[in-house]
Amino acid sequence: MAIIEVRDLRKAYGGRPVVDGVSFTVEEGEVFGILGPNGAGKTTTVECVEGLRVPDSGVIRVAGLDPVADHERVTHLLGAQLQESELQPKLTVREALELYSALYPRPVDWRPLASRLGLDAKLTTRFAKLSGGQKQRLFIALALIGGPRVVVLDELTTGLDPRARRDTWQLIEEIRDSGVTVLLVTHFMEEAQRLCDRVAVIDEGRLAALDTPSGLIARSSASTVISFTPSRPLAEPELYALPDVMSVAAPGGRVVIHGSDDTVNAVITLLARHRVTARQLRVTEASLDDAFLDITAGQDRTAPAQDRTAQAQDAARRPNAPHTPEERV
Ligand SMILES: Nc1ncnc2c1ncn2[C@@H]1O[C@H](COP(=O)(O)OP(=O)(O)OP(=O)(O)O)[C@@H](O)[C@H]1O
Repeated sequence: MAIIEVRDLRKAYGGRPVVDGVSFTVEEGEVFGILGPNGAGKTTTVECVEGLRVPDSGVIRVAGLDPVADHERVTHLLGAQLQESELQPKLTVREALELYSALYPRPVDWRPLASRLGLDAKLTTRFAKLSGGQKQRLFIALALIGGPRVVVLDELTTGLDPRARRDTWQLIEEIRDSGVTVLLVTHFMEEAQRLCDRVAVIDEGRLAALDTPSGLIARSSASTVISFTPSRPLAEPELYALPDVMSVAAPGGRVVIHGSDDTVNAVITLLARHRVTARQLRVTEASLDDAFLDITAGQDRTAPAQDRTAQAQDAARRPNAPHTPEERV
């Protein structure tokens, strides 16, 4: 059953569309990822789902409710990750947990939640003194405290070291295993590949692709990576002439070809024809990174300065949870 429905969502700033007809559904219990280059419209999309921004047009339903018209009820079933600026630096972990529990009609007991998130020893520590990973764990706890059916996590692991990031991934898996639906905005392909059941790629405000991570890889034009060290150099044009070849590189004499399964057979035939031996021949599936670059063509759409000002105004409008929708801009 779909718990989130987004149909033909549109939102423009100053006449410039930043979300331009995006549609997707999120099934209850799945981890649904939203990927896209900088400025693609990911945060705008999820903040419309949260009811923090008012769409110009389109339909959004969260468990059948309109996030703007039914804002309070949506707030109770959707847990949103706070931004760092939204928590008082002097609040202790315990105070934050108690404060946010008081905001919900049926909060979960924060003690086992804090314990599950490894915050037991930090209850008397002020927010400002927590490490990046501890702050993220507190944000997860606060997002879960209302007992939500859906939790929205926007770039949760940005800035964390690899260990803290992996610990956070494990927590997200536990949240999913407890039956909560996760809407995850991320820039990390490894994160999306490991955690997400399905991924929507948003590019320039439009849905560029929607599939499972392995489906996206299989659909990408360079789904297979073939690498080997030839016993003597091969002519690059000959390699490029093989079927489905997307790229050829030879760093340090090791040939790396992005292509398809058909390319593998053709490479082997070519090597045999030239009586070239391939040392350490490896054939691997391309990564989600490769598929993402293929889908989005690797453009950077970092916003112009005037947009950032408007973005800051929007952020200033973002109140502490439970939230109220923004005014139409
Ligand atoms: N309140 C606002 N007023 C004007 N422009 C805005 C506002 N909020 C966002 N934008 C612009 O809309 C575009 C999409 O922004 P959004 O934050 O949704 O992108 P994103 O995909 O989440 O980007 P990133 O990955 O960099 O966080 C950007 O160009 C951004 O500058």
